[in-house]
Amino acid sequence: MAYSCLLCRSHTPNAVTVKSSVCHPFPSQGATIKRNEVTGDIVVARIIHGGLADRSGKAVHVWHVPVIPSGMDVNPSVSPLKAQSQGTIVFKLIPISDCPVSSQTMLYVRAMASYCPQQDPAIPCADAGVPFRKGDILEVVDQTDMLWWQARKLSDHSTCAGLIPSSNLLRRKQREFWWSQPLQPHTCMKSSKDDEFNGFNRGVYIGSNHQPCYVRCPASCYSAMASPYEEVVRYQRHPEDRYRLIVLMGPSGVGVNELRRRLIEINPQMFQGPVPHTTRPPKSYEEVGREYHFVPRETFEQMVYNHRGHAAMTSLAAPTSICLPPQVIQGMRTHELKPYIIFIKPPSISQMRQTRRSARIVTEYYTHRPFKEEDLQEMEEAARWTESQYCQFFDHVIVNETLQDACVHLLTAVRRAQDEPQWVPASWLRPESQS
Ligand SMILES: Nc1ncnc2c1ncn2[C@@H]1O[C@H](COP(=O)(O)OP(=O)(O)OP(=O)(O)O)[C@@H](O)[C@H]1O
Repeated sequence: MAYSCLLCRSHTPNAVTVKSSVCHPFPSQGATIKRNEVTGDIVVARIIHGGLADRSGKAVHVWHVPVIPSGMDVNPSVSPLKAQSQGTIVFKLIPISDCPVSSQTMLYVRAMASYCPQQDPAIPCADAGVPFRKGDILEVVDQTDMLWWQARKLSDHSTCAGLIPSSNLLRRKQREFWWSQPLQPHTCMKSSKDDEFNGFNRGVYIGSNHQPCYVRCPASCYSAMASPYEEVVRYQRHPEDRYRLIVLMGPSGVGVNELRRRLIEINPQMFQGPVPHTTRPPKSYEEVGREYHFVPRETFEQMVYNHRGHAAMTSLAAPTSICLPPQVIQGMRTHELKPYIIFIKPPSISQMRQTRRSARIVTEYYTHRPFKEEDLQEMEEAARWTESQYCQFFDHVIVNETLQDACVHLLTAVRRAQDEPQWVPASWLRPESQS
């Protein structure tokens, strides 16, 4: 039998047969199908990049979609596949010699939101979807469809792409999801003193003096909706740039100062740490300009958003490590600063009970007292919250279980930041495109 192409109507006697069931639109064979709303005919909607069809047929134009109810062969030209068809579908995949040259430009993006195709009833084929989490780097290989792009996760090393919602579609989904959420109290970063930066210098503080805020919280959830994908490019520190700014952040008490101190101690030539700025009030034993520069919140925000933060941090010539509250991270991610952000994460509570036995926490009231159970719980909760809100901005995560291991990991991460290429926002290398 000769087969005709649905799109170009050319005929060929040679074809590869691929079988699939009607209710599963062939993601493994590398295509999805769709129904024509008027005629009810089912046609191939797209060829998945890197899938079987793409690799063996190279052929958007050569798919043939006859339906074979219960093993019977049917002439496709007289029996188009209908939405109510049942049984087995046979695809005729016809190799073509003239492979169309793709005019698509490759786009790399960092996901600013998570997506699960299995939980999305609107996706054309959940099995062909690519699940991703905040922070994943995606290679977008096809944006021709307004709603569904094709992409692959770089970490998967798989050749086959899959479906992801386009930027506009994902933004729309997020907005719909946001509006459908009930106003419920949840633990958020809103303190009763209306000072989100109080109580931590770069980590979060969730304490009993915090009022509940609501799931529909413009500061956190809604900001993520602005652009669900951030375009990224590979960046390698220029040899003329002597230093790369390393930002350490983590919940209060996790060991950021300790690690920073040790890093500088190990190699004072390479690492310098400016006295960081904080918006919290000084503790009883702290001296202005020794542990921190204590500045009002407005000044702090002004410094960061007007890039005066840059001036303040670089005044010590080697802005190797600074400590910041998580909310400031977004404002810091600029072409001028190009920060490499390392999140210092506490280990499990049981591991902290072991490792922090002789450690001393510094609080507002006691200079050095042993860690209490609630300190550990607060730290774990704060870390979980920070990760859920900001993990897309972390270049690296270090679990601080033992100080020795954490130090080794930190050294390795810092060297990597200095010497190896990383994915950074494209706007950092195209500053003129910044708004
Ligand atoms: N892995 C670890 N094992 C044992 N003790 C640790 C570890 N990491 C940190 N510590 C100890 O925990 C205490 C708190 O650490 P550190 O002062 O560095 O916290 P921090 O994150 O800077 O918080 P803050 O800014 O509130 O002081 C210190 O006594 C430190 O020596």
